[in-house]
Order: sequence, then C-alpha cells, then structure tokens
Amino acid sequence: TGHHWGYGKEDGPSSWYKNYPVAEGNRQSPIDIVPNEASRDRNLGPLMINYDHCTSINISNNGHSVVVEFNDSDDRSVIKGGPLDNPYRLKQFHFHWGGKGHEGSEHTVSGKGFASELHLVHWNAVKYKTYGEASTAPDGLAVLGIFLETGDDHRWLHMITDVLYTVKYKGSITDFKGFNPKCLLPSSLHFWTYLGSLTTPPLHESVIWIVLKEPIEVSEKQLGMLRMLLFTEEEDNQKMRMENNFRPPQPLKGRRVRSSN
Ligand SMILES: NS(=O)(=O)c1ccc2oc(=S)[nH]c2c1
Ligand SMILES: [Zn+2]
Repeated sequence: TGHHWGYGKEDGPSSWYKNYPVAEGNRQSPIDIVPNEASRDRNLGPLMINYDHCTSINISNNGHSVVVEFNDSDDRSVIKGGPLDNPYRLKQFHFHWGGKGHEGSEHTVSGKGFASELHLVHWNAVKYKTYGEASTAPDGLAVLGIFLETGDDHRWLHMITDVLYTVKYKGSITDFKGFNPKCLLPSSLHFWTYLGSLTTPPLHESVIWIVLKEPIEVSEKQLGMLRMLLFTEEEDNQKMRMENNFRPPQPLKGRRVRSSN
C-alpha cells in the first residue's frame, strides 16, 4: 500500500520526488533559518499552548520515527495565537535524530544543525472535519518544532526513553497514557514561523511551521536510547538501527520567515 520510502541511499530524501513530485514544490520543509533575515512582525501575538488536559493514548514505531498519539476528539489540548487564526488540536508528536556524533535535526539555524528535533503536530479542527482532510489543506496543520541539544539529562524525557524497548520494531504499539508534552517545552516560547510542508512523504504543503528558538537539553545517553529503535519489523532478519531519520533543508523559494517579538 502506498510507495515505500525511507532514509537510506536508495529510498532516501533525494529520491522521494520520484513518487512524490511535490518534493520539488514551492513550500517544502525543512529549511535553513537565518535569524537576521527573519522579519519581526508586530501582528504576531504570543504563542498560547494549552496542554493541561491533554490525553496521550499510545506510543508506536511507524518504521520512520517513534510517535506518541493523543485523543483529538475535542479541543482539550490546543495551540493558538502566534501566526495561527484558529486553535489547532494536538494529534501526535515524534522525533527526528542523527547517528552517533552526527546532527539529526531537520531545520537548521544559520547552517547549524542540532542533535535532534521534536515535532508536535496539530490540526485545524475549526475549518476541517478530520486530520486527514486538514493534512492536505494549505492551513490545515501547525507543527511546533523544538530543537534538542546534548547536555544534561532531561528530567522528563526518561518517561519516553524508558518505554522505547516496547516499540523497538516497526509496527509495534503500546499503551502510553498520562504523558503531558508540556514538560518537553523550553522556558521561552519565542519562535520563527513560515509556511511549509510535511517533512516526510506525502510531503503535503499544509503546514504552518512554528520553530522555537530555545532548544531543550537532553543527554547523549537519552539520545542513544532513540537509536536502539529499528526501522525494520521483528520478523525481518535485517536489523536496521533507526537513526539519521531527517530530511535536509529545502530551497526557501522566496518565502518569508517571521520572528516573534
Ligand atoms: N515531520 S512532520 O512534518 O512533522 C510530519 C507530520 C505529520 C505527518 O503525517 C505524515 S503521513 N507525515 C508527516 C510528517
Ligand atoms: Zn517530523
């Protein structure tokens, strides 16, 4: 079902255009963010993140990343403000990371990559009836990107790394209740924002990107836990370690990047 794609030599980002021509579109993500070329915009209000009553459901390995899904049947956890005209509902979060000692973020800042990048995926339930419908609309999704840099242990990330062994293989899924991603936010909500796309196939150009300026710190050990995950299924005798699951920066094509005040 659908086209096989991955992060390897044959099926990686440089070949995605063959099955997903939008890969060469005008609003592709990620991008390299150049801070002093970003324009401060008075109309950009503060970002408002209301995750207080969010309900995580499960954690899974989809063969590309580890994903935590949320109950999005009502507006219990939303982001609004900033560049957004409506509240957007939290649907899932996942990570992108590198290999040992290599950077693994998707967005870069003046050419600098980070060890990893967390994506909190939200959808516009005011304008669209389902996530699927929103995921193909130009203002359908809002993804909050948070950089992870190596340093001290992150006091809450262990809640996730402690259960990664249960989703080692592609296709595995486990209950994961009561996790609130508010604990993964940095202290500052200052951000850059631009119009872009999903960074994995189908690469829909449906994302309002909100990238936080302040990274969070995680330890090399915690990052190493992500690398114990596998791209491959349990019955697959080829054990492919899940790492370097990031798309490199794409052409800006004249887009404006705005900065919060
Ligand atoms: N990496 S990302 O742009 O946040 C992103 C978010 C949601 C997605 O759903 C599919 S399917 N691919 C996706 C990529
Ligand atoms: Zn992502």
